[in-house]
Amino acid sequence: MLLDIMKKNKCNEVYLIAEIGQNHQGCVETAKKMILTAKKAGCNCVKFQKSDLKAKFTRSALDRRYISDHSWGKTYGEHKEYLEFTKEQYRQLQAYSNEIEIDFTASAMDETSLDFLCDLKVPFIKIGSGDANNFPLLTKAAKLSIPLVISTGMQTMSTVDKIVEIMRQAGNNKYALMHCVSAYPTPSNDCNIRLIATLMRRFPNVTIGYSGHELGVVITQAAILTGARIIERHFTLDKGQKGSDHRCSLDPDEMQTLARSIDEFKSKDYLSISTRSATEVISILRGGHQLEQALDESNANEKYILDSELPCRLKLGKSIVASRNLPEGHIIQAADIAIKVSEPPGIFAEKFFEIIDKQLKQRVNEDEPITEHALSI
Ligand SMILES: CC(=O)N[C@H](C=O)[C@@H](O)[C@H](O)[C@H](O)COP(=O)(O)O
Ligand SMILES: C=C(OP(=O)(O)O)C(=O)O
Repeated sequence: MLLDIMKKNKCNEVYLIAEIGQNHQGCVETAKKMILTAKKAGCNCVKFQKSDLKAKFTRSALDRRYISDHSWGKTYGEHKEYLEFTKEQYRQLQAYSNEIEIDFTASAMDETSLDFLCDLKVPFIKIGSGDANNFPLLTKAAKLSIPLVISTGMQTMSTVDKIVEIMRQAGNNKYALMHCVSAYPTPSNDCNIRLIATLMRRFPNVTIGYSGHELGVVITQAAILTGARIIERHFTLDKGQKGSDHRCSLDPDEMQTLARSIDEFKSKDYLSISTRSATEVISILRGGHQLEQALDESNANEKYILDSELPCRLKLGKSIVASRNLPEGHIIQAADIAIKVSEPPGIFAEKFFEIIDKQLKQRVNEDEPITEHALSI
């Protein structure tokens, strides 16, 4: 189904992804229970998040203290280690998903994890918003034969244009772009659902989807009626649990409501039309202030980083770091730099190719951020 949607062979189908993410609390048995519950709720796919912590984070980012009601460790690294499943555990979860016949995949949070997911032969690989500006990762992923679902949260339209250019240069049309706002939860007035129609017009040959972090299902239903044909929502067994994502997740009843609404839209032939106006969508979904805020047209033609996305961009946005010790005066080459979550951040990842051939006016040690200050003018 997913490939048919990506190739636009089917416009009246919606592929529903339950983003288990890290809502499994680091427990494989809980993860299996969530997989079965997502299947029963009517989801097409369950998705996890695969990280190789040293490939994704600098030492400084792993060592930063993580004081939060949602932390499983004194440092961010301890927290992430607690939540990270092993490759063997991934193989167990994939086998279980295959056994109960629901698609299984994950986000590749770094190049090491991309290679691992490739080896697992998952039906598609997710590129999360945090890596939408990670052009080396996208360039590598674009050359794979595995379809990609690429989220665009906490990014600008120029970065989205660059993603599409990378995929075009790779001759890859087996991908989808997901409208997304990286705020947990996303306020209704920041959802900007009409941007889905803008993306559809800007990239007519690309399947557009929606990865939502708002509360409830009605805004996601509006995204579907506006044209989104791949939907991702975080999934939880209990919203009250410890963990950053539970509050903006859908519980089993909500996920079932969303899945059933997709069936209802299909039965009423609502999906044979590729997109609908905000007025039509509000009428079909019987209005409401939350919906009207989410469908407001005022910011529908441009995509920029929202204030509500800044906490996530600071915590999980990727920037440029030295991949080895670089002396003062060094002329930067691609092999000298890497893209990671760094604390403090360096130059944001989307500038990766722009700083090549620039000269360092100060030494930068391996795994340290490369800042504007370190570059000669
Ligand atoms: C941008 C991105 O990757 N966001 C992910 C997907 O939406 C989230 O699941 C984060 O991994 C999660 O919110 C991190 O929470 P903490 O910092 O408590 O581990
Ligand atoms: C961050 C992720 O997704 P999104 O950007 O769609 O929230 C992810 O899939 O890991």
